[in-house]
Formats: sequence, structure tokens, C-alpha cells
Amino acid sequence: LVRHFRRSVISSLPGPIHSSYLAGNFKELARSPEITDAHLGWSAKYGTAFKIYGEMGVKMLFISDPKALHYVLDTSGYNFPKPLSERVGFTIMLGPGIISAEGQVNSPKILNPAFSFGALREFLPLFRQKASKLVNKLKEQVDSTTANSNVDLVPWLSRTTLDIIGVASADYDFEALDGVQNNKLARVIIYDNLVADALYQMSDINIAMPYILSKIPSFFISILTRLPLRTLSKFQNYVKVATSVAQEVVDKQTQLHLHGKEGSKDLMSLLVHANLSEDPKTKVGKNEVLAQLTTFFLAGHETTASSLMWASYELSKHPEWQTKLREEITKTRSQARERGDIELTIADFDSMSYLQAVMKETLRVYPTIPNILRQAGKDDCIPLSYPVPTVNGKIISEVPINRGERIFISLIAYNRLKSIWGEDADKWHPERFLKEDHDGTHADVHLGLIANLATFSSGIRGCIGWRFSLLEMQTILIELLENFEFSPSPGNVEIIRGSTGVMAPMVKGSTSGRTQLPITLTPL
Ligand code: HEM
Repeated sequence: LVRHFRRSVISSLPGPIHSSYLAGNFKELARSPEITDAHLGWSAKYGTAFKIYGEMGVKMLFISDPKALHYVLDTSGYNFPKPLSERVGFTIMLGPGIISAEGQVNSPKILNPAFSFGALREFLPLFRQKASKLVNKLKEQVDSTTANSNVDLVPWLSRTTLDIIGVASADYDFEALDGVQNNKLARVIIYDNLVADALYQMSDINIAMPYILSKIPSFFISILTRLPLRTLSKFQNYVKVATSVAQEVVDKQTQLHLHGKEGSKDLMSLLVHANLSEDPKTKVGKNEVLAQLTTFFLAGHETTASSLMWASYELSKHPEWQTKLREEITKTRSQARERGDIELTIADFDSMSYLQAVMKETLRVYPTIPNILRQAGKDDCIPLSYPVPTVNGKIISEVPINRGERIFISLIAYNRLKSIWGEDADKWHPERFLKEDHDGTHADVHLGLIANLATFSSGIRGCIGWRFSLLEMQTILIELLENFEFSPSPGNVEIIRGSTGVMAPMVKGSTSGRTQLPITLTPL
């Protein structure tokens, strides 16, 4: 109660009104036609730090200010944990894995070696193998009379990244590219359009549920999560099926380890090894192992697939960039052959400036996770790059925050700041990463895991899989560009950034709630 009635500086900031007491401004965030609408509309009106309402009237600080993001995520990361409400939400969606973990869990440090440079190099053949399978499957779709095909790329890219994360994380092939019906988990994730279907325009009670659950003793949580709410039950079904698949994999890997066979160098092997460890510093419990897998299956595929969809979409509208990329690929391949390499290496990818520019610009304009939440672990003061006015007209250059108050970090709004990216920040314009004036490098504050972008978050809880994802996307994109010309779908099909939890493409006017990206592919 004392905390509830304490003076809050956040209360004195201006901000949007909310149309639902239960869901607060999360309703506007979840129900806008496009997932970017509320973020960018409010930011244009109120700037880079303002007040929004969370569930049940609780005030929160909305930030896209560079210094504030740097302070919360990098400088003082340990003082700003993920709020319990968010951890409860992730636990419902993915099981109690690394994303929802806080405090003393061993898996993050155990998993780091699997994402080291050396380990990632080992994944390149897997990426290539699945990318070429994707190309073959897409070629089968080509219409022999028109010599091209109008394909919905969503299921194909999702299947590819799901197959990759299955093998990489658990040495388990979903074989989703061969047909989702073959595998029960692939069916739940892709055929049922899991994430989009559950999160598209959620009801107020579904939005508020993780917050409500975080306020009650954990004993009641398991009872309440059995309520027949559609979103809850979709994800619970996912967790159930994913855990049973994870159980199969863990048993197999455990046997391999017990019989002295190392198993493969995938994430699962590292976790199983840690599960069998006697050392409490490195021991990872069985449930934690299962939960990490259910997390990786979803966190590691949907995000990467969506980013690839947006890259394909932008390239279909920019044939000049397709030409630049193809020329660069041909040149880099011939250099690799001259050195005696059959395939491109990570160093080759890094040397391809057009490819890098297209990837970075796509990640900037389309951060597939639009926002993240944090909570002040103690009373603190968040510095700002750009001072903001309170409702009384006082200008403040830092925001004092009370322990327990929540912070809504808009990755979308930060990635579009004109002060960092220039006046054309709203446009997909990869040239910016070829010049130094608008590529973000001149910014006062440096943030993020790559190119000053907030897309993968930043600091101690930044995305563990960012390099993995980048290499995977580059391999797939190269393979696609060498085999197909991309062009927009015929007719007046307008693609929007769907409000589906992650930023995924949808066809404007479609009421199906399904993510879709129809594109014309012409084999080369
Ligand atoms: C374009 C692709 C991706 C994007 C945009 C992305 C974005 C993010 C973001 C923003 C976070 C921070 C979440 C938060 O703080 O609440 C995160 C965390 C995480 N990501 Fe990714 N991610 C991508 C790909 C991947 C891949 C491929 C993997 C696995 C191989 C992965 C695994 C994780 C995990 C396990 C965490 C939790 C880390 C922690 O809490 O310590 N991500 N990701």
C-alpha cells in the first residue's frame, strides 16, 4: 500500500488515454491495425519518454530515449529485471525457460558456448542444407504455364527456420519442410498458426491475465491457467506437446552421454551434460532443461522467419537491391573459389557490404519483437538524452523511478528515431548503412548487439541467439536470391505489420488473423 501511494514522477508525465481499465494501453498496442501504430503515433505526440497505462490502471514509463535504454539495459541491467507479470506470461507461452528466468539459474551461462563464433561456424552446413531444401520445395510450386509462382512465403520460411532450430538445439528434425502433418509439434506451431492465431487482437482479459496472475500466490496460478481462455489454452497445448518432444530428445541424449558417447555439439547436448553434472555451480535441473528446449523451439524460429519475410518483402519492392546483392554474391563466390573454398564462410558474409546493409536495415525497420518490459528493482533515476516536459510544464532531464514501477521499452520507436537515423528513418533505405552520416554510428549513445539497433535488445539479457539468427538469415537469403527473382504479388495486395505479438506480415483487409506474405517468385 505504501508503495502504491508513493509519489510517482511517472504520474506527472503526459501520455495517451486508455480505453480499457483491465488492459490499459496494452489494448491499443494489441488492437491497432498495424503493430507499429500505437508506438509511433504516441512517440510523435509525446516524445521519447512519457506515461502509458498498464493493466488495471497502473502507470508505466514508455521509453525510446537512447540514454534511458542504455541505462536500463546496459549500465544497470541487474537493477532492472523483467517484471513478474512478463515472466508469468512467458512461462504460460513457452514454459519456465531462460526468457522467464530471473536470478540464480545456470542455463544462460551453460548455453553461451553454443553461440560462440567457433560453434556457430559448425551450423553453416545445416543452414545451407535446409536453405537448399527450401529452394527445391519452392521450385516445385512453380506454375509451368506462367513460369513463375505466386507463393505465400510465411509457411515456407517458418518451416525452414523451425527445421533448423530443431536440429541445432536438439539434434531433432521436425521435417516441417516435408509437410507439417508429419510431426505433431510442427503441426501445432505452423499449421495452427500458433503465435499469430493466439495473439492477434487479444481480448482484454487475455491481455491482463499475466498481470493478474503475478499478483496472486503462485499456488493459485496453476488453477487459474486452466481457465478455458483461448490464448491460454493454445499456448498450454504448445507447452504440452513441446515438452513431450523435449522429453524424448532429452532421454535419447542422456543415454548417449551415459554410454560415453558425446552426442552432437548442439544446445541440448550442453544442457544434458549440465543436467548430469554433480557440481551445483553448473547443474541444470531436468525441468529447466525441458523448458529451455520449448523456449528455443519458439523463440528461435518465429523471430528469424519473420525477419526473413520482411527482407523478402522489401526486396520484392526493390529489384535494384536484388541486382546489387546478386552481383555481390557472384563476386564473393568467385573470390572464395580462388582461395580454394567451396562454400562461403562467415568472413565472406561479413565482407559483403550490400548484404550487411540489407540485413541491418530490415532489422531496423522491422524489429520482430516490438517492445520489452522491465521493472525497477530499487528506487533509481533514469537519465534522458532528450529532456521532456511534465504536465505542469516543468522540463526534466531524468526520470526518478520507484522500486516496482514498470518500464515499457519500445524497440520500434528507438529504431525509428530521426535524431539517430535521419529524416528518412521511416523508410527502408539500406544505403544508410553504406554511408556514415545516417547509419547510427555517430550517435552519442551506443546501444544494442549490432549496428546500434535495439532489435535484439541490449546488455545482460540481450538476445542470446542474435549471431545464430543473422548467419541463418544470410545463408537463406543468399540461396533464395541465387535461385529466384522476387516481385510483388499481382493485384492490389497490401501487406501490413500484423498485431500478432511478433511483427509478422498480414494482408490488409484479411479477417482470417493468419500471417501471410504472397510474393511472385520467378526461377532464375
Ligand atoms: C531476428 C531474430 C531474433 C530477434 C529479433 C530476437 C529478439 C530478441 C529480444 C528483443 C530479446 C530480449 C527479450 C526480453 O528482454 O524480454 C531476445 C531474447 C532471447 N532470444 Fe532472441 N531474437 C531473435 C532470434 C533468436 C534465436 C534464433 C534464438 C535461439 C537460437 C533466440 C533466443 C533468445 C533467448 C533464449 C532469449 C532470452 C535471453 C535472456 O532472457 O537472457 N533468439 N531475443
